[in-house]
Amino acid sequence: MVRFDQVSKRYAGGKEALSGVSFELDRGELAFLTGHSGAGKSTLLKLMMLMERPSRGQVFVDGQNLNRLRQGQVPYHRRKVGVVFQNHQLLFDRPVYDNVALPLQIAGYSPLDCARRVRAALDSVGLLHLEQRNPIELSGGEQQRVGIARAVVNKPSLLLADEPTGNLDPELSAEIMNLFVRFQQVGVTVLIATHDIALIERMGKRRLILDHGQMGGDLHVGNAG
Ligand SMILES: Nc1ncnc2c1ncn2[C@@H]1O[C@H](COP(=O)(O)OP(=O)(O)OP(=O)(O)O)[C@@H](O)[C@H]1O
Repeated sequence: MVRFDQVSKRYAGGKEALSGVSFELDRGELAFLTGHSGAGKSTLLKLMMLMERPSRGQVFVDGQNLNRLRQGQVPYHRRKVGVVFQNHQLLFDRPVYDNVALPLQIAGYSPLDCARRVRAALDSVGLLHLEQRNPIELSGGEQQRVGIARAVVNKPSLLLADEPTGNLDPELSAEIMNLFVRFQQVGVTVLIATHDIALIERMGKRRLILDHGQMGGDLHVGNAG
């Protein structure tokens, strides 16, 4: 589903954020991405969603070499990739429903299709009953679940998360991680960047480790897929 082939990324005027990174993620696999601050985790995720381009090497998502995508194809690629951020990036001046519907409205779905998909996404994160509430009235964990509903509303085949539990206590963090596992169980490929080593160890999933821009290890923890 995802393949990095000798990928390097140097930002303009900066040092190399990624150096010769190669790895693969199978379809329907869930893996964690860890590493010290500045190791290159966010950069690696940004390359997959085409927020950045590699300086060298190739990134494949769903068989597509992203270097070969024309600018006009970028929106179609982005629909295949759901993204969850630590700070939710929700719009606080409109209800939960509208926040989740936003990607569909941009993609031009009819209001009826939109309603069906938004409710399915909210149901999948257990928030159907809060659709008319404003995100500002919700707890941190609920806000993060709204962010996840928005990320999956387009039914992406790849779900990326950058520190999705950064502000949450251990119990809520575990709940959020279990949601990601549920998406994996229905065939979504999931990659989660996190500092939360204790949580990763409890989850027993594959762990990709970045160290100063290099993929320093690839551990399969426990026996869960
Ligand atoms: N837009 C940019 N321009 C220049 N340098 C950048 C840019 N984005 C990231 N960097 C640099 O690239 C390196 C990797 O950054 P990145 O954000 O990918 O690391 P990270 O592992 O996600 O860190 P953190 O855990 O702190 O979020 C760092 O040295 C960072 O300063």
